[in-house]
Amino acid sequence: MSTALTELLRDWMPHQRWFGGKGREWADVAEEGFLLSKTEPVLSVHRVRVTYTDGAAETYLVPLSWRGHPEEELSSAFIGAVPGADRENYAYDALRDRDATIPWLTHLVAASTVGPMHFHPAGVATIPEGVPGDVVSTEQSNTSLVFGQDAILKLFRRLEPGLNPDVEIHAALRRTDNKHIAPLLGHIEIDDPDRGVEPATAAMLQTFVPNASDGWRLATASVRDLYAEGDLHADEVGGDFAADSERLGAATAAVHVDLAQVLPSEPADRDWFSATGQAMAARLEQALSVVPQLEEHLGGLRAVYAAVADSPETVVRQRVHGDFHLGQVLRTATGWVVLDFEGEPARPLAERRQLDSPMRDVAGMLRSFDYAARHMLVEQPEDAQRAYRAQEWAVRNRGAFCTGYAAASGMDPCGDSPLLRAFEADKAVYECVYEARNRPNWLMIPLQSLSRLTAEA
Ligand SMILES: Nc1ncnc2c1ncn2[C@@H]1O[C@H](COP(=O)(O)OP(=O)(O)O)[C@@H](O)[C@H]1O
Ligand SMILES: O=P(O)(O)O[C@H]1O[C@H](CO)[C@@H](O[C@H]2O[C@H](CO)[C@@H](O)[C@H](O)[C@H]2O)[C@H](O)[C@H]1O
Repeated sequence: MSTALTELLRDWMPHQRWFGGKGREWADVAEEGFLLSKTEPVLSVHRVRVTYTDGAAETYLVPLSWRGHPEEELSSAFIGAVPGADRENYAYDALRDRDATIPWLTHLVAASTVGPMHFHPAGVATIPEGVPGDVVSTEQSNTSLVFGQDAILKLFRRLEPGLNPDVEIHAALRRTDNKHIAPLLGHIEIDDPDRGVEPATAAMLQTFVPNASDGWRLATASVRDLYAEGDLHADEVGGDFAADSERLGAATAAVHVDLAQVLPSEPADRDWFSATGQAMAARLEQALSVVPQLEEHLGGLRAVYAAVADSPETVVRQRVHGDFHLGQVLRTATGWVVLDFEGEPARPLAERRQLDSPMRDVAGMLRSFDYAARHMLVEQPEDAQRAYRAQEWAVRNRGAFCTGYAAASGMDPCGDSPLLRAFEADKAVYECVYEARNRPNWLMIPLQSLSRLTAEA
């Protein structure tokens, strides 16, 4: 293990968007690496284990490219220099070094095993070879590379033993003719150094959806149009989003229906309702230590969660998306495509693979409408007129989404349901933690929603 390298990673990783341990103090860091390509630029892949002062530990996947000389045009990807036997070695973020991105698909085409890494092509379509990949600018919890207009490779940054739900669900949906997903082209696994533990999923390759816009971009453009027209209502301005929201509701229902068919599903019993409310209450307690502002909502939130136990509806438990929001859907000329079935990145993998209510996804998208409507108020928190308009936009698109969902599934998800309200509140608590760690000036969005969600209870 190179101490110089771990010191570099200690400085660099906390500033990366994909790093989930922001705000936590590091007690220790250890790394283990192997070579994926030996020709310049050398490509190495590292499993970096970060232990925090509270005793918890996380393992991250960090690919590095190495150059014998500093490369001016790669300066934004430069991580640092590590002394070698007879010269300095210059380390770069390998996913931002185009020449170093080629081996990923070469190994997938060859179905190689390199050290602990296993490459599994899905065998259903041609994987492009010999082309470099460009990193997707809307980088979130993971890092994705687009290869031409054909394929997109997502590197899962936080490694956990077991098949990632993104791969599992995309593979299962291939058995349907669902039109709302991008087909799986392959995946990559990495063995765990501990014997007897399942390999972790390191990456997923899927078909790239060209000429598409993500839902967040489209929805926020619509909100901007509304703000620009002080006197007109959401249904009167040019960029009304309601028809898209309705189609998105229908696409969401179609995905849920197919998931229930190809993966396990069962009716939820009363114990599930109680356990779900209790799990939400437990998550709230944990969130308090990160977001002390949640204190003022404690009473209201506990009441919302307690009401889940007596929620009257019938619920089917099945596999769901788990982290559904406008940034996870792409609109093409023909309809919506749903991405990223990984679940909430902060939850343990076993939890993300559990059967759940599809209402969790509905709540996620409703929260996202709220975000889209209000994100510009972050800059103008006192603008009462815009706040009113934001609420109007959110209500309109929420209604349209539920209309589309009901038409496609036969079940209106948005009646007055204690379960739905609790899912929305639980998501807002998750968002508070996410924002406190990643975008503190956005924290006001979920906090203000909590005032509304608990007041309505
Ligand atoms: N199959 C695809 N086709 C086109 N763009 C995609 C595809 N998959 C992902 N993207 C783009 O990459 C972004 C990040 O992908 P996502 O799977 O949501 O990763 P993360 O887990 O980091 O959130 C998406 O918001 C979208 O813009
Ligand atoms: O990286 P992921 O796509 O897995 O999602 C994480 O990041 C999202 C932010 O980019 C975060 O979503 C939150 O912000 C969105 C607007 O940027 C908003 O539409 C969502 O409703 C809100 O939850 C997501 O929670 C987080 O897991």
